[in-house]
This record gives sequence, C-alpha cells and structure tokens, in this order.
Amino acid sequence: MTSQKNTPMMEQYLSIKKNYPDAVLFYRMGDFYEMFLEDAVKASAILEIALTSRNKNQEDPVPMCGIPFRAADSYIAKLIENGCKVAICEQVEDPAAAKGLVRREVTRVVTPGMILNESLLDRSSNNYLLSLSILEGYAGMAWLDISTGLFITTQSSTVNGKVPDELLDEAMRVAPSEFLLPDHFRNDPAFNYIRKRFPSNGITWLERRNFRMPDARNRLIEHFSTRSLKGFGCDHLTAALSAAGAIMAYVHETQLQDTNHITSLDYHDMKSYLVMDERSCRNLEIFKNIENGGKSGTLVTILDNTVTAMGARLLKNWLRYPLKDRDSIENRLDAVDDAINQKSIRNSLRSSLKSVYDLERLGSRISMGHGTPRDMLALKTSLLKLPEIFKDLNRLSAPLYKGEFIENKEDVARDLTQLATIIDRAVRDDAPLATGEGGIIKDGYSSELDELIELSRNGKKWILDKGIQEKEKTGLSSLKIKYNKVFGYFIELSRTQASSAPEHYIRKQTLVNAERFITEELKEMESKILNAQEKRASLEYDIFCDVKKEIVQKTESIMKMANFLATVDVLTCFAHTSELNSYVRPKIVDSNLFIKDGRHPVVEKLIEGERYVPNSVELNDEDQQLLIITGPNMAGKSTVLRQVALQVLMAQTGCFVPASKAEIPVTDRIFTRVGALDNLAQGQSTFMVEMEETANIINNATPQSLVILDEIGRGTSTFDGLSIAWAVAEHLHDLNGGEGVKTLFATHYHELTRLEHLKPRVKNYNIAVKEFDDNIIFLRSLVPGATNKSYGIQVAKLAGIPDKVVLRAGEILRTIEHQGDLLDSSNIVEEKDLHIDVVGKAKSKSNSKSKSSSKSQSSSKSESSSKSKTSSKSKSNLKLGKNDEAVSEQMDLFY
Ligand SMILES: Nc1ncnc2c1ncn2[C@@H]1O[C@H](COP(=O)(O)OP(=O)(O)OP(=O)(O)O)[C@@H](O)[C@H]1O
Repeated sequence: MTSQKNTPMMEQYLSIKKNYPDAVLFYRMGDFYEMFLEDAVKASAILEIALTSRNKNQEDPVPMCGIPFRAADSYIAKLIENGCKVAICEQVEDPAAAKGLVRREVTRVVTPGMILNESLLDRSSNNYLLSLSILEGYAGMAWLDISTGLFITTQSSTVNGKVPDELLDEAMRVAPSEFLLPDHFRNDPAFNYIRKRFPSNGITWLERRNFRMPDARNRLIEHFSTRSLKGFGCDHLTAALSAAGAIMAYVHETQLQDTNHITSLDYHDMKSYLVMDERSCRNLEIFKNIENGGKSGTLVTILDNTVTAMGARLLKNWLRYPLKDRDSIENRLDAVDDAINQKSIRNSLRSSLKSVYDLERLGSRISMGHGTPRDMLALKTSLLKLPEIFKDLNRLSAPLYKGEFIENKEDVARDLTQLATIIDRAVRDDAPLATGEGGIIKDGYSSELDELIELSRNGKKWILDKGIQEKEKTGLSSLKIKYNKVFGYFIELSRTQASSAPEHYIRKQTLVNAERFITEELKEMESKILNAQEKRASLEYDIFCDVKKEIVQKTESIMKMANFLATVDVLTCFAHTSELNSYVRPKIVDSNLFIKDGRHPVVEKLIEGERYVPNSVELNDEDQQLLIITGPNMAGKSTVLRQVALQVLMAQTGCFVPASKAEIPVTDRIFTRVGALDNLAQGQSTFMVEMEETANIINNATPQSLVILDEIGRGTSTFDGLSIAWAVAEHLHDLNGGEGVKTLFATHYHELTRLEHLKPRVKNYNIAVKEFDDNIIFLRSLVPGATNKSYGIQVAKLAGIPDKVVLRAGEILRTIEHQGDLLDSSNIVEEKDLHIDVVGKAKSKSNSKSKSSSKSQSSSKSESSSKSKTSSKSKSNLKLGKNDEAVSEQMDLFY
C-alpha cells in the first residue's frame, strides 16, 4: 500500500502497526476494535468472523474485520490460544474534544505469558512467562506470573556452555505459557530442547540488549526502588539477573503501565527443595493424569480442599517444591496438627476464608490500572474479613498462624484497615462493573459530587420549584417554566403580563399569545442540569481513580496478606483433608523409612467393588535398602511403589499421610521410572526413554534419594532387558561408594530375586495372590519373599482375551516351561492340534507318547544349545518362569 493513497487514519494505523509487527493490532474505532490488512485476514480466519474491506470500490481495497470492544476478552482468548499476540490500541483522547484525527496509542500487549484478565486465567494455576540466559559460565532463569506478581529467579553452572539439564527440568516443572529467549540464540542447538518440548508454547525472541548486564540489573533496581538486589539474595547472580532483567524489559514493553504489584524477586535455591523431575511428576500423576493429561485421578485433586484461589495456587507450588529443611517441614506439620485438634476454629477460619477473594490477582489488576469498581468491592469484602480471621488465628498456637513472617506486620494491618475504610466510604455497594456511567461513588463522599447527583436526580423538580418561586416572587400568575430543544429551559409569560417581567428577564421569543424569556440563573442551572450526568460520571471516575491510587500505594501490603492467607488456607486444607481421609502425622527421621499400613491416596479413593488393602513398607540402610517386588500382573506392585513415593512427597510438603504410622527420612530427590510413557512425538522410542530415565537415576541418585523402578528393561528383548535390570539393581545397591540408595524395584524378571542372596541390602517381597482352579484371587498384600509366577495368562483372561487365545497361550507357556527354549518352535504344539473341550480346558490331540518324546528331544536340544550359546549370549538361551536356573547360572558368572 502506497502512502499517497492512504487516508490519515490509515497512516496512523500503519505507523502504530509498524511497532508491533508480530502482534494482531486491535485498533479502536468507537465501539469496535478493527483489524486491517494481514491481521484482518489472519484474525478473521481464527475468530470465524466476516472479512470485509475498506475502500471496496477502489483499486486497492484494504481487508478488514472488527469485533465489538465489549466482547474483546473472548476474542483475545481465542487469538492467544492460537498462538497470537494482541496489541490493544485505544483512543487516548476524547473524540468529541479532538481536533482532527483522534490520538491513539497501544496501551498493552496481551501475550500468552502476559494475561491479566480473570476469565482467561485458570484460578488455581499460575500463568508464567519464563526467560533463560547464558552468561559467564552460568545459565540463569527467571519466571514471572504478571497476574499475581510472583517473580522468581535462579541459576546454575552451564555444562559445556549449555543450559544444564537441571535447569531445563526446572523449566518443565514451571511449565510457562510463554518463553523469552535471547535473539542471538535463535539458531543455537541448546535451545532445540525447548523448541522440541514446548512446541505449543509461545517463544518470544528478545533482542540481546535486554539481557545485557549491568542494564538488566539496573532495570530491576529501578523497578524495586532499591540500591541493590542484596535484599533479595541474588545481587551476585549475574545470569539469574540477566534473565530477570529481560523479563522486566518485556513487561515494560508490553504492559505500558504500573507494575507495582511485582514487589519482590525471590531467589529459588534448587538445593532447598526435594527435586522431582517433570517425568516423575507425570509418572506419579501429581498434577495431570497419564491417561489424558486431565486432573481426575491426580494427587492434587485429592488434596486440594482449599477455599481460596490463592490457596489453590500455593498448594500446587508446595507440591511442586516439597521442602528439605526438617524444621520447616515440622513447622508445617505442627500447624496442620494444630488445625486438626482445633476443629471448630478450623471450620470458622475456612468459612471466613471462603469470603476472601483472589487478593493477589485483584491487587495486580488494580495496580496495573485494570481494576473495576467491583474489584474494589471484592477487595473491601476480603479485607473486612481480616479481623475475624485474625481472631481465630490468635486462638491457634502453631507459629505459622501468627503471621510472624509477614514483614512489618503492624504496618500491613494498619494499611489494610485504612484501605477497607476508604473503599467502604467511597464505593457504593451496588457499584457497576464499568466506570463510564457513574453510580460508583457513595452519597456524602464529595459535596461537589453530591450536588451533581442531586441535580441529575432532582433536576426536573428544581425547575418545577423554581417556577413556583418565581411566580410567587413576581406575582405573575401566567408564569411557567418550559423546555424545548432550541432554547433549553425558558420562562413563558402571557402577552398581557409580559410587560411586567422583571428587568433581569432576557426576552428570547415572541409568540401570538406569549413571550419567552431566559435568565442567567436559569441558564446556569440548565447547563448544570444538562451536564450533570456527564459531569457526575467524570467526577466519579476521578474519585474512583483517587481511591485506586490509595490501593496502589498499599499493593505491597495486599500482596503480603494474600500470601499469608494462602498459607493459612493450605495448612487448614491439609488438616481438613487429613481428617477426612484418616491420614496420620509423619515422623520426619534421619534415615530409615517405615510406613505401616500405607495406602495410595488416590487409588484408595477411586477403586470400586474392592476394599483398599493397606501395606507396610520398610526401607533401611542395613538389610533392606533395595526391595525387589515381584507378583502377578495386576497384583498391585505399581500401586505400592507409587504410594511410597507419594507419602514421602506429601510428608515433605507438610501434609499428613495415608497410613497408620509413618517415619519418613528427609529425601533429596524422588526418581521414578514407571511404565512406558512414549515420547514418540519428540522422536524418542519407548526403550530410549526408559534408558534415558534410568541413566538419569544412576547418574544423579544420592544416599538421600528414593528410587522407584517399575519394570525396567521391558521395552527390549527379554534377555537384554533382564541383563539391564540386573545390572541396574546391582549398581543402585553399590552406588555412592557402596552406600546405596533406597530403591523399590518391581519386576517380572523373577531371576532378580536371586540378588537377595548375593547382595546384603537386597530383600525380596511379593504381592500375594491365591490360586483357585485356573484363576487367581488378588490379596493385594505385600509380603516378604519371592514369587516366580506371573499369572499373565490368567490376567489376560480377566481382561477379556478370547478363550481360544488364552488357552493357546497356556499351552505354549506349558511347553516353554517344560522345554525351556523359547526359540525352538518345534517344541510348540501346532495350533491346529489343539481343541477346546466343553469345560474349557485345552487338550493336545497328540497322544501322550508323542508329547513326551517330543519333550525329551527338545530338552536335550535345549541343553546343548544352552551350552554352546552361553558365551555368545545368544537370545536363544532365554528361559522363562520356573525354569530360570540357566539364566541364574549365567548371572552367577558375574560374581
Ligand atoms: N492395595 C490395594 N488394595 C486394593 N486394590 C488395589 C491395591 N493395589 C492395587 N489395587 C488395584 O489393582 C490395580 C492394579 O494395580 P497395579 O497397577 O499396581 O498392579 P501391577 O502389579 O503393577 O500390575 P502390572 O504388573 O500389570 O503393571 C489397581 O489399579 C487397583 O485398582
């Protein structure tokens, strides 16, 4: 489009648009946001709205589409979901007062990580923007939730100049909706990881200068109005500050308004928390289930009985970062204990907290200039609940309820009481959502406003009264005050009385029977009445802004209180959930883990038609550090494994646990290798994922870790798998200079149970079942000792595999068990030789003589093949089930 052809409006549009090339520009025109050119083509397709054009009849029509400004939120949400950014361009002067084209400016840019609108956010989740930077041998990371002001940073040493895995894992845990990466790394393979793992999350490439030090640091200092960042404990962490400073630059660039609600930068010391990588979070179904990524069947849904949105978010953060400091864990447990014992206080607290709105997001919205009168009312309602809440808290004894960790507690309390009073005095209880039409401010707050309200309410009455007063004063009986569009209000006298009109009456019109006059007072009043509504709305808006300023000044106090109330909410929620589900207080110990009658917190709630069978587990550093757990499919091996991991996690979060007694040692990492979660979409095979996870465990587990291994080696040939499983079990036992690591190892490789005799701290357990005819009954209890049966075929039958196939599998299994050589197919009776008799038993048509001769032949064959192939480790040496001596013998070779 050439500039000669452009209208002034289009010129204005293009000059604004050029600063926001990667955003869809919402250009405000009256009651609509219009989009033009490529933006219109793109947005109309996503939003499914009509694409029209400006200058239709000209050679070069401009594609356009529009949406009503009142409905903008839902359209913005749809564009964001589709990976777009939206720049909102408003009219920044009154169109009526504007000379020529109305001035317009972009007032904010909405990106996936920069959402403030409540309707676009999940109340119980933080919405993070995360940035990464590499500087001077360190990788820094910072993440911000602009909707709550939570701002965190951390850093680690780089590995071969790259972002280390621990930081990338952390990024996965944070799960941001938008990444901010340095532009100069656009082609750096180190960042492929992010591109691969977060294909649907927006990546914004930011110019290098935003990450540069010392500018990044200075930006932060300026924002927090501090002299250094020492108070935040991160003044020396250059890479962390580079990442955080870049976030701040992006905030300034996109928000274009105050961000006072970002009151601190928290340094996240990864070493202070129990580490659980993203895969383990998935494996243990803490936040998302494995089946479809939804919330059902997750730990968080069982534990989350919080009553505020802030509490729900904090609970997730606590679960994401369980503590490692024993005193801090005990502090939380004390508080939960206290609230369990004081049921009536707890109930009263939870009922008060229910009336507390989302202070973090309210505070943020108001501070960024988006607050509505209703937000103020919500803030007031919440603040007015504080005295009741603190009265209850004072009746509890645990230190965490005392709010002692609220810095300058007295100032905060005073600030918030003042604020509640100001809002209460100023804002009407029935204030509207919007600020444009008045009806916000209470009578009596401002005499000027009262007069305006009085005028707009009683304007007509004033005129009527004025007419009566004038009539009385002048004694002119025909005097009337009337109104028309031409003159506004005027006084009308009959022709006969018109000559007696007082001198200050100004003649305006002569009619056949009457004369019309105005007076200065009447005109003054008229303009007051006619403008009253408009003036009232504008004065109310000014007062509303004044109240807003008061609130903004106290943002820090609001945020501190929000955080405190969220903590109280989570602690009382833990108490409520623990009582509801009969959890017990775990004893935090030094080394040995002991859980008596433990239950899986989720499975116990979800199983139907069966009672949950509790199980006890002990892991110690003397004689049972690595438990080999065998048992049939479906017996409950995975459930026991996960329940132990979840109990450790719950205990270190500060929650009670589902057991009759629990001693939990402070654990530094929980590693899990559970099931087969394919990462095919990311180009990794099931086996590759399994081995990567196993390698991660072997390389990083410490004596304080807990390792959960569920059937490793399953994704490859049985012989390879068994060998790997065996070697991994040995390695974990001998890890850390022989100290070993607490491990629960569930397996179908029964050969592994031999390790109990070979390694001092290995102990066999199995999940008991009862055989009954050809069926099994699951007893679900974990008992000492090994089992050597898988009952896979019985389970297949339970799962609905057709009888014919089940019977055939049984026949094959028996043959293999007797002959011992899987690959020698000549041992397997031909399928056509099988038939199913009326009672469902499979029989071979071959007579017993031929069967036994074939058996003896194959067994001698098997023996010779076993001998000849041992050294070459051929797969044909595979033995399954009871017949495992050969494999065990081979394993013995390693000792
Ligand atoms: N202690 C228990 N009490 C009652 N039901 C249980 C218990 N443990 C497990 N279950 C039930 O058994 C089902 C199967 O358990 P799980 O997946 O742990 O078995 P598994 O032994 O790991 O099976 P596989 O070897 O096939 O993976 C669970 O989904 C649950 O419904």
